[in-house]
Amino acid sequence: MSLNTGTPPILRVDRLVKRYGERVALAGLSLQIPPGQRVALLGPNGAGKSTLFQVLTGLFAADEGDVDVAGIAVRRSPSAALRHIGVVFQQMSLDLDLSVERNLRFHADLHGLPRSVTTERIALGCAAMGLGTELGRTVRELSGGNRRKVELVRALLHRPALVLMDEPTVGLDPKSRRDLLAAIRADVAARASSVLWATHLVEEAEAADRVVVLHKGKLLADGTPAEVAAALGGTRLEEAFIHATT
Ligand SMILES: Nc1ncnc2c1ncn2[C@@H]1O[C@H](COP(=O)(O)OP(=O)(O)OP(=O)(O)O)[C@@H](O)[C@H]1O
Repeated sequence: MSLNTGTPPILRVDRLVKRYGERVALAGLSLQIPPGQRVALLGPNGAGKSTLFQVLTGLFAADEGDVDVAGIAVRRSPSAALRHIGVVFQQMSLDLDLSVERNLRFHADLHGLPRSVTTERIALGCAAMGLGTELGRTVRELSGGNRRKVELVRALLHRPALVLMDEPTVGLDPKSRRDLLAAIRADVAARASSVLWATHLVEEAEAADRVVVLHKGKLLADGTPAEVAAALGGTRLEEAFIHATT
């Protein structure tokens, strides 16, 4: 594949298996992501995207296989590996009754960031997302779009090597969706962070550096959007994806 940069991967997923009873959600999945790559994880409902995120973030243990983040084995040293991950979950996970700033400071404290660094990063991150005037408001008072933006500022606050986002643009209007994607693009350009981002939306996947298609817990295709469309037997990614997964 043309995207192999030859640098050590930030994320290495090796033959991952996760079962729920008889149901196999991840069926021996392997995947590597080098620094500085924005990877869309495209899959239909039930493909295993959320399960993969839950294993990557240590919420569930895999039945088989291994995950390394920045060279650290999640199975052996989960908290050390997690320090290198920033997450935007599918469900909102901010404290509704705390202010935006308190939510962000709480996260910074968990990561042991010095106060002055935290203050600067919160100011920069919130300004970049158009949240500069929202710092003192409780999350409950914010629109859904602004809550998502706060979650992204939080995910980036400790400058993680790997950013995981589980359908982060669901429910966002086009402008908020564009802002969120632009903020991620800027972070990757500035720090060579790596992003793995689950989506159902083919148009979003088309804007990624690389698309991995997950179907029934396995990788169906992996490459640039054009390579993946061709591998799935089409010229347009959307048609090829629908054809291959239904
Ligand atoms: N807690 C659970 N118990 C039993 N089966 C589960 C559980 N969570 C997920 N599954 C099953 O595992 C498979 C993968 O589900 P998962 O939620 O990871 O897919 P997904 O790609 O995130 O789907 P969606 O796009 O609908 O969120 C599905 O068959 C699902 O029914």
